[in-house]
Amino acid sequence: MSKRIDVRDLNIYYGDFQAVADVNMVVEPRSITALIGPSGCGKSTFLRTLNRMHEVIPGARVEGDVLIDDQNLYDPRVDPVSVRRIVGMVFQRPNPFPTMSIAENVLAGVRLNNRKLKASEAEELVETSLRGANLWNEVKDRLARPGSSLSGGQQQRLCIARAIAVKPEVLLMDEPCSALDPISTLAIEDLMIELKEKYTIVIVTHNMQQAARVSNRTGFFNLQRTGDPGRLVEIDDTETMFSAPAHKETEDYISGRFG
Ligand SMILES: Nc1ncnc2c1ncn2[C@@H]1O[C@H](COP(=O)(O)OP(=O)(O)OP(=O)(O)O)[C@@H](O)[C@H]1O
Repeated sequence: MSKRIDVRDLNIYYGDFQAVADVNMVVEPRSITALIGPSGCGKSTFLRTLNRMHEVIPGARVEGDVLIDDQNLYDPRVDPVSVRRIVGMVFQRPNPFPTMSIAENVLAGVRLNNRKLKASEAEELVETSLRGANLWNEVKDRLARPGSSLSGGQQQRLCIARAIAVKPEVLLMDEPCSALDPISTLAIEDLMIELKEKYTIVIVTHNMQQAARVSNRTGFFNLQRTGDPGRLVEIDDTETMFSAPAHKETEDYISGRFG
């Protein structure tokens, strides 16, 4: 199920403003890659190009290629909606549909893709997705309650269940724990480590301990000065990045000297 991502010479724009320049990166299947760097260096912008969410903003565009197992997402024949089915996304703030039941929240992405489900299929998918998101035991007796009745950490796991119900190959997570308390954060981190057995995961995080705890590889983005595009300074095994980065600016950032 898991796929390799190969980013080639990617340049990303908002109208005339170039937000990110010249990114080349390979993300291996069944691994977690963390993207770190100071605010405004383009981590979230870059992440959104991996499922063609960037271009939903008027004037936003991308040059370069993103290959997922050799299929270029930016080939004009590729339908962006089908890309978003293969490459799921979880956002910073848990965003379940508040009035929709827990079960219907899990099915929301599948229904958006116009898949008709028999009642028994739907029930099974709700259970496997909630189990996959480590939430089943906490909600199995209240599946008809609204999504908003859950705690923040549970809501985020519900959003992960909704993302995996669509059976994606890749999961993108944009600061998935930044709105959560430390206990919920650890629950999501444990979940990420389980999910990487099946999916290719890319996360943006401001939390360097989190990057060190969960990721196999870490990419450091930086920008020289405001108004310049962000660039990928280096990407390497997380252990190497945190113990012996190749670039001084990476070391300065990791050791808390700026950002
Ligand atoms: N919708 C938008 N329209 C125009 N410019 C944007 C838009 N979204 C982001 N930008 C700009 O693109 C650059 C990169 O922003 P982005 O949010 O990707 O950075 P980031 O590294 O994720 O920051 P943070 O860590 O603060 O979330 C910034 O200069 C930002 O102002």
